[in-house]
Amino acid sequence: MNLETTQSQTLAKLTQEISIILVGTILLTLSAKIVVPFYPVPMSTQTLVVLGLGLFLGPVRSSLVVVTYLFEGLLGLPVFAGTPPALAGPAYIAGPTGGYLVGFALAAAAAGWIVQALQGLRPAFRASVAVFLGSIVMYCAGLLWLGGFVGYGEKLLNAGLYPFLLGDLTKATIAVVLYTAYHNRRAV
Ligand SMILES: O=C(O)CCCC[C@@H]1SC[C@@H]2NC(=O)N[C@@H]21
Repeated sequence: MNLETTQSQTLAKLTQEISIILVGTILLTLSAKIVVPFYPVPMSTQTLVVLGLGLFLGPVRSSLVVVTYLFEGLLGLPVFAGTPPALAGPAYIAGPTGGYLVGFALAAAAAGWIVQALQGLRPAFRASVAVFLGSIVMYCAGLLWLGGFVGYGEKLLNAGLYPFLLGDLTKATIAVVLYTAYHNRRAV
């Protein structure tokens, strides 16, 4: 293999990786726009995409997608659930939902790592454990930060956890079903 072939293969691989990351951020942005504007924490479909990214892309690529997404928001692009009406930028990320946003990166990484670490077990089982633990990681980050705004205790759970449990369970189940269907199809 000559130098030119190696260089063009590296370039093709890099282009593919960048495309995957950009498509991931577009999906995440779209999922932020399917939103019910609760205050201070909106209901959205972001967790479906975050967990799906973790399952399908693994820990490194999925967390890179989320970090790129956060960077887009930091630059002022309206990629978040509350933008508009709020303005994206550092102040938005430092706001009430900032913990969930950072938690998205941790959840994607955790779900991706767990689903890979359980390789060899049934896809449905691996994915279920991964989305469950990934969601816990995301909620820990989200609630810890949100508590700084609404206070800790019952008020925090009413604002940041209880209204979302059923919806997030449904979204996590969809991510598991998609992952399982994909793997079962590949196994045929
Ligand atoms: O401002 C953002 O873009 C992030 C919104 C975070 C919403 C959280 S994620 C977990 C929980 N489930 C939801 O549907 N909404 C909250």
